[in-house]
Amino acid sequence: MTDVVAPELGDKLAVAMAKAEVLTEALPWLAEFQGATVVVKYGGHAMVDPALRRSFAADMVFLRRVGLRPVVVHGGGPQISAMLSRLDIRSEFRGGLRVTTPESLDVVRMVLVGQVGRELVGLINEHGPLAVGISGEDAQLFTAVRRTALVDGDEVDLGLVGDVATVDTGIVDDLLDGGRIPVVSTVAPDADGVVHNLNADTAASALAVALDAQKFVVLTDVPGLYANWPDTDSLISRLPAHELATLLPGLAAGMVPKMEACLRAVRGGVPQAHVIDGRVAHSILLEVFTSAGFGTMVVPGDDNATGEKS
Ligand SMILES: Nc1ncnc2c1ncn2[C@@H]1O[C@H](COP(=O)(O)OP(=O)(O)O)[C@@H](O)[C@H]1O
Ligand SMILES: CC(=O)N[C@@H](CCC(=O)OP(=O)(O)O)C(=O)O
Repeated sequence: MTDVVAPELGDKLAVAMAKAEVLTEALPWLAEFQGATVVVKYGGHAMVDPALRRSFAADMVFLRRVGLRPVVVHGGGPQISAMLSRLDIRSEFRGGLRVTTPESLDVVRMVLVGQVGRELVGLINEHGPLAVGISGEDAQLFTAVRRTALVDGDEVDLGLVGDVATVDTGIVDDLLDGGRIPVVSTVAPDADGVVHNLNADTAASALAVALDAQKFVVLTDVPGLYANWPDTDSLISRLPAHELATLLPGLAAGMVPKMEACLRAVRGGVPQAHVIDGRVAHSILLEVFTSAGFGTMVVPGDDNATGEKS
């Protein structure tokens, strides 16, 4: 084909054709996910670079503009830890969850709702009036129930840490129907109105299930799940739920809430849950719109159901 155009255009033409190929490869996936609700959990470790935060925001706008319904649930663990240490407040993690005192809960809420959530909303809204920030406290989105952690077989009290007890998707549905991009911070009141700190992976998967999402995507700071962490040759690209359930007890702390969340999502009816590398710009677009996919995909069973990438 290069022969029929001016030869000096050869290299430029090859680049242009490669770009066109990427666009056409997206075509079946654009059809597949038209109107699909996609819950995207944006982890605190994936948002440490300002340029990446900007490209993440642009990706959410891209998804919305091409007809998907993205819902962002953000974390902010490192950002909370930084603020706690600035304020000279001690904090520790047990079983991958932050032990949360009333004093640290104030900081968790301030950082998630007032800082991390606000910044993401601002970055998305540079593209138009799209993002609306909400927390689990808004319109009864979540209620929390206090939870403990299992550490070396013992139940450990975590203070004001909750699991999701109920989800009322009304506010998120309204925003999505209005063409907006909800940006959710994961604090929520219990039945007595006492606000609790929810792990963002856990809350995001509960929301994905309640929304009947077609995809649940977790952005973090590794390429996906490694079978033998930290052996980087052991990256898993596709994982049926029953195999994940077998792997879970042997996983190290950081990955536990994430993989439990993926399992909860697919067992709750979400057809695909993904863990992808948020340090790679536009990784979510590569996951959604290319045939090879990206990162680790958890699927309900072993059967190759419609829409799965293998
Ligand atoms: N089997 C595993 N595969 C991949 N990463 C793992 C595994 N086990 C532990 N990890 C750790 O989990 C981390 C991700 O969890 P976390 O730090 O909580 O991220 P986030 O802030 O995105 O929620 C990775 O950076 C890695 O160090
Ligand atoms: C109970 C609990 O541990 N809550 C988390 C909430 C933020 C979070 O989950 O942030 P990442 O997704 O960045 O890890 C915390 O306090 O750090």
